[in-house]
Amino acid sequence: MAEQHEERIPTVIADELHIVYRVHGAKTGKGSATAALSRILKRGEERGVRKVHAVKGVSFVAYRGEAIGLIGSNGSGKSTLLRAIAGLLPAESGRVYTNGQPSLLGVNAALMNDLTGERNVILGGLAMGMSREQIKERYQGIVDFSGINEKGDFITLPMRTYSSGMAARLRFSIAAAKDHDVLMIDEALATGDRKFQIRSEERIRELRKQAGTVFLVSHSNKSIRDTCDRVLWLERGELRLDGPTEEVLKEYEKFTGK
Ligand SMILES: Nc1ncnc2c1ncn2[C@@H]1O[C@H](COP(=O)(O)OP(=O)(O)OP(=O)(O)O)[C@@H](O)[C@H]1O
Repeated sequence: MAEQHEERIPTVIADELHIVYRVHGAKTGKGSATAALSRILKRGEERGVRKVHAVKGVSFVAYRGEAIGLIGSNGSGKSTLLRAIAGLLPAESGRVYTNGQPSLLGVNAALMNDLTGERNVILGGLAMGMSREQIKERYQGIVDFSGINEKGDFITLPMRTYSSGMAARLRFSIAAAKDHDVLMIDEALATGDRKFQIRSEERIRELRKQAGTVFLVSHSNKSIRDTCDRVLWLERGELRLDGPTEEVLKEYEKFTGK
């Protein structure tokens, strides 16, 4: 094969991936003790187990340096696909191969509500595999990036006193402080205010330059346009389109009537 450009390095390969959730007790409905008992007695017959086929035969290859948007209607399988790439959900059939450690924003940095923002920055950093030294070096940067302290000394208060937007900003800031092989962001940008969104979009562009791959799930076509050069469009668990952002969004906007 003649090589014209620099070599493209695959980071994530999904090969005919199927993900099925099993919901136990979905048919028996009632929450009474007798209903629970009868469920236990019926166990093994797979009675009352409903299957939700959330991802259906999805295949794609993601490369280093790409920022890939995941779009689609509610319940189309975007979050499920990300969780499967992160290794949090088993495949029913097919496979996901990853080169490097995928980090799903908000899961790897498992933050604790009763601890202060300060403690969470340290724990979140450790959970992502940063050393204490690295965390110390980057601590102020993380706090500044999150903007948590812009309206007072909130970083020394427990996380439960934060608004959902503030908590999401802190999670993003912790996750973004590390260079990732594969960083997956689920709707994170939608929660912050516009100023924070612009900052995070900038950071996503930087992360891409550092040769990682970024996946972004968003219902904001603007965020997708501003950050991604490629888009996967899922609908009812199937991959409808995979291509350059503008091409896919044009079709998606026709579909949604926007
Ligand atoms: N824990 C679960 N157990 C059973 N079914 C689930 C579970 N999580 C999601 N599903 C189902 O899987 C399908 C895909 O859901 P998913 O959350 O991946 O969609 P999504 O595209 O991320 O949606 P949204 O845009 O609303 O966030 C839906 O039908 C949903 O009901």
